[in-house]
Amino acid sequence: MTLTYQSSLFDDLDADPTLAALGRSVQRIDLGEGAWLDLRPGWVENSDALFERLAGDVPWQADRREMYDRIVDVPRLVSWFGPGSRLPDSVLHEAQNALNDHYGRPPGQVFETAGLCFYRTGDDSIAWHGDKVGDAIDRDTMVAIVSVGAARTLAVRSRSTGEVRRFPLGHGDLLVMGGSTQRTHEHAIAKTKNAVGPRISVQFRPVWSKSA
Ligand SMILES: O=C(O)CCC(=O)C(=O)O
Ligand SMILES: [Fe+2]
Repeated sequence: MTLTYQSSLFDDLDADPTLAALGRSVQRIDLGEGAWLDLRPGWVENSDALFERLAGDVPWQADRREMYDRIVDVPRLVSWFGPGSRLPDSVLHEAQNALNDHYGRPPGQVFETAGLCFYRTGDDSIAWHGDKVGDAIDRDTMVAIVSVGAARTLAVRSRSTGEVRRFPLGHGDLLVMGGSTQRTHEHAIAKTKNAVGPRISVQFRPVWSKSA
């Protein structure tokens, strides 16, 4: 894959990525209707190295989806790691553990899987959706997103009022969607005509069994 990535001035590609603290540095945003977001900018330090490793080492897949009467390319590359999988970088295991420690492993909301998305250019995107596993999601849950590479904006829209709020996600930032967010709101990463470099996001999710 030939993608040029403008690394930040301060990161050292030979330095291992590390995690800063969570704790009080996490900012809670109340979206109403039982939905909330937590933001922790700059959680992953030396995230240039993480970007480079994920870009090179992850078995990226180009998915195709049926849409109306056509089969279309999904506008991003993806990769998914189920419970107990070895993740493509040890800092991702540390991140999953740190998130579980921070949130205290509430029943049914223990982070166990990692989904990865690769947005190659501003043409790559994800349309409005609420995350769903299985048939339905009818209770509160959390989805934690770690973003590396170019900054892209995650938009969050209330299903009832249509109100949209936008959260720019930069290199090494953490955003956690919690409470009712997947039911009462949708989220999306819009395409952009701005010249943006590639971005990789890692989404940590619980396993949503119906009985949990
Ligand atoms: O890339 C992101 O930050 C969001 C990805 C997402 O919403 C998803 O994969 O469900
Ligand atoms: Fe999502």
